[in-house]
Amino acid sequence: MITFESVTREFSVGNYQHSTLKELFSFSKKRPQPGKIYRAVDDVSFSITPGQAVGVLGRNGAGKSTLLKLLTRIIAPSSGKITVDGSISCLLEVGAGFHHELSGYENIFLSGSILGMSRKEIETKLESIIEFAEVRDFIYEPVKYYSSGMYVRLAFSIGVHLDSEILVIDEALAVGDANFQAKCLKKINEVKASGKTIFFVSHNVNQVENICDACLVMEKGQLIYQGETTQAVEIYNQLIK
Ligand SMILES: Nc1ncnc2c1ncn2[C@@H]1O[C@H](COP(=O)(O)OP(=O)(O)OP(=O)(O)O)[C@@H](O)[C@H]1O
Repeated sequence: MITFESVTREFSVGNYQHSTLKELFSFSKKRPQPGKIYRAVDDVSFSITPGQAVGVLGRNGAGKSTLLKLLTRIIAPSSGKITVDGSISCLLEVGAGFHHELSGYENIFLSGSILGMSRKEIETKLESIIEFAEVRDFIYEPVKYYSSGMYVRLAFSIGVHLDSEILVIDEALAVGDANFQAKCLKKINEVKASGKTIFFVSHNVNQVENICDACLVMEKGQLIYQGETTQAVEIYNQLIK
C-alpha cells in the first residue's frame, strides 16, 4: 500500500546566492534575498493498492517527477505524510548511477549493488540483463563509448531485473528506439503480471494506456484526477490543447 496524505513539497526559487562574506553582511541589494516559495507538489493525497499499474500524467512542470522523487524518498516532503509498504526500485534518471570509465559489465555490478542486489543475485541475473539490453558485443567496453540508446537499454535492463515490490519509471522509454520501446512495454507488462506495483510517468499516452489500469493527473502541483486511465487521458488531452 502506498499512501500520500496532504503531501506538499516546496522549493525556494530565485534567491540570490551571496558569493562573499562582505555581501552576506552588507545592506546592499546584493544581500541574499529570501527566495520565493514555489509549491511543486501541493497538498496531494491518494492511496494505491498493491499490484496496480499507475500512470502519472500532466503537462511540463506539473509536478510528476517531484511526486516520484517523494515516493522514492530522494527528497522529503515539506509537510504531509507518505507511507510506502514495500521495497522500491526506480528508473528515474536512467543510468544516472553509471560510472563512465567502467565497462558495461562493471556497471551492472556497481549499479545493481547500489540498487540493492547482492553480488550473487547479480551473477544469477547477469546473462539475462545483458541479453535484454542487447549490448553483448560491447559489454567489456567503457560505457562512455555507448550510444544513448545502449546506455538506456542497459540501465533499464538492470532496473527491471530488480526484485523490488514497487517499480517506478519516469520517462525512461523516451530514449530507446521503437523496437526497444516495444520490448520494454512487454517487459513492464510481465512485471505487472507478476503482481508488482508500477508507477509510470510518460507524455506518451499510448504507452500509459498500454500499461496502466489507473492514473493520477497532475496540474500545477495539484492532483486534479485519480481514477480510470481512459478518463485520465481525456483530461490530460484537454489540458494540453
Ligand atoms: N530542486 C528544485 N528546485 C526548484 N524548483 C524545482 C526543483 N525541482 C523541481 N522544481 C520545480 O517544480 C516544478 C515541477 O517540476 P517537475 O520536474 O516535478 O515537473 P514534471 O511534471 O515532472 O515536468 P516534466 O514533464 O517537464 O518533466 C517545476 O516548476 C520545477 O521547476
